[in-house]
Amino acid sequence: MEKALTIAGSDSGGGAGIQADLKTFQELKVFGMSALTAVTAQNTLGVQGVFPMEAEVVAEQIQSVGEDIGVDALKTGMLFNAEIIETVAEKIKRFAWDKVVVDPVMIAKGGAPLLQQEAVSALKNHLLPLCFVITPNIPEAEVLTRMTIHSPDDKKEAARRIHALGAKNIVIKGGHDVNTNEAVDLLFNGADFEFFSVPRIETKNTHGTGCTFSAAITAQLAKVYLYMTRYL
Ligand SMILES: Nc1ncnc2c1ncn2[C@@H]1O[C@H](COP(=O)(O)OP(=O)(O)OP(=O)(O)O)[C@@H](O)[C@H]1O
Ligand SMILES: Cc1ncc(COP(=O)(O)O)c(N)n1
Repeated sequence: MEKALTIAGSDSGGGAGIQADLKTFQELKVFGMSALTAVTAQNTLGVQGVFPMEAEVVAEQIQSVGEDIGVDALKTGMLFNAEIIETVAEKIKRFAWDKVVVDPVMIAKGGAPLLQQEAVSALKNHLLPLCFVITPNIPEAEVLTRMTIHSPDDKKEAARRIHALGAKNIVIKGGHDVNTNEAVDLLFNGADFEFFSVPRIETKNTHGTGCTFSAAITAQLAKVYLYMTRYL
């Protein structure tokens, strides 16, 4: 069975974070493992508390899993601060993992910060160059590129800028684009653009959609051979 690791925060409500990732791994039939970066107290009303782990605690979890069980693909979610980001980047390099999915979680849907503002440059400098796929939502893509995104052309320009930061494949997710009756994601692999659209589901229950999405990509990446991923 292929093995997938999530390096992310715990959501006590079970809709996002580590919990969403492990459920998704299970659904897609890969063996799920986790390295916890933070414990959050959350429910359907919002985030009541954020308790980050020491970077050393994150490092040890990754080390234990990496040196014994093995990792076919991994994703990162909530990383909270620059020290944790740098620790995660070091471990990815140390184990030479290449099927790396970065979900650049910044702010919870309810508005609570899940990444310190000063950690954005650490994310750009240390993690983006190591990732095979990055999956920002529109506000996250705006922060990473320092531009505003209103149109499909803006999404393309943002994807080009994120590619220039070192990410190999970029998916800008359309969940936040509430002015359209479709949810439109854009994939850019450095050469070609592809839009994926589905009719927008009218619901407020979208907590954890991005976590689930990036976990699904990670699970599927865990199952493919590297020579295939090179040409994706
Ligand atoms: N209402 C919706 N109907 C259909 N698809 C949706 C809807 N909302 C989001 N999606 C899809 O779900 C995936 C996740 O996108 P989204 O933009 O919601 O991520 P996100 O904001 O990072 O999520 P979160 O922060 O809640 O984890 C994308 O493929 C997006 O197109
Ligand atoms: C631990 C953790 N990770 C990620 C999210 C983002 O999900 P959302 O934007 O739906 O709140 C979250 N709320 N909590």
